[in-house]
Amino acid sequence: MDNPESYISEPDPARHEIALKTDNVSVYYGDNKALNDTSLSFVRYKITSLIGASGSGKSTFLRSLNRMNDGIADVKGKIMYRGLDLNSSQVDVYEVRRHIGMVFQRPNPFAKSIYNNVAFALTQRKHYKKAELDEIVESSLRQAALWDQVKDDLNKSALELSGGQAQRLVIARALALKPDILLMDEPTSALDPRSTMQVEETMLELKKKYTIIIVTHNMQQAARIGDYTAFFHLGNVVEYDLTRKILLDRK
Ligand SMILES: Nc1ncnc2c1ncn2[C@@H]1O[C@H](COP(=O)(O)OP(=O)(O)OP(=O)(O)O)[C@@H](O)[C@H]1O
Repeated sequence: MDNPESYISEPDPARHEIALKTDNVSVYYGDNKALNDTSLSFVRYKITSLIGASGSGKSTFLRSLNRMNDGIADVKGKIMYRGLDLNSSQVDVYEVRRHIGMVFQRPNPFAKSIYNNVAFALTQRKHYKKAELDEIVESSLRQAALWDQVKDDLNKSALELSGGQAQRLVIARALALKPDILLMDEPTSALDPRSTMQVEETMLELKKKYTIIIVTHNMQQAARIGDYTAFFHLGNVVEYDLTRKILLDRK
């Protein structure tokens, strides 16, 4: 896997706070090197889109950022977050995933009530008073733009929600852990256009408080919502800069 000529713009740390930075991250599935020495800086409170052809390594890279490749692939290099290398074996993986949440392609609500979907991960590690949980469930659902639609049905099964609602529930579930960064792997590709727009609007609201990194196949989506875009090709990042420079050819 040769590293073709690449154009990687390094965001200026004097002007932008860097939320997460990878340093020569390579990923191997057995002998197959799926990602080659990827170094990218993600700017805080921005949406960065990862685009490129199928098999170019976008999801492999995204999953490495919060250790979702543990036990599946061998990840080399550093993933720097608040001065800590998240790729180190000493790091508590649960804590990594609490700070860096993940939303997948297919909405995957648990077969539980809407309320318990959001509260579940919280209650696994710590005891919360009912009032505290109620508050977190409400604020998470509000941020995911779902509260008004479900506030009278919190005990209803989450499996009865529409695709777009279920995806926003999964976003609320991730937000309940009070993450800093949200990773999204094609979060709208299983949704109809209307639900896609709702999730995109939610993402644009969320970036006021969270840093978002999204894998998308949809160039229009990257152009609509991505502040920055990284273009993957055969396991290499070949372009990375402001979206308007990469996709819209504007200065
Ligand atoms: N679990 C796995 N085991 C072995 N190889 C894998 C695994 N997941 C991905 N790969 C390989 O790694 C390479 C990159 O795949 P990856 O899914 O990261 O690409 P992608 O750009 O996200 O593609 P897509 O857009 O189709 O999801 C491919 O060659 C793929 O076959």
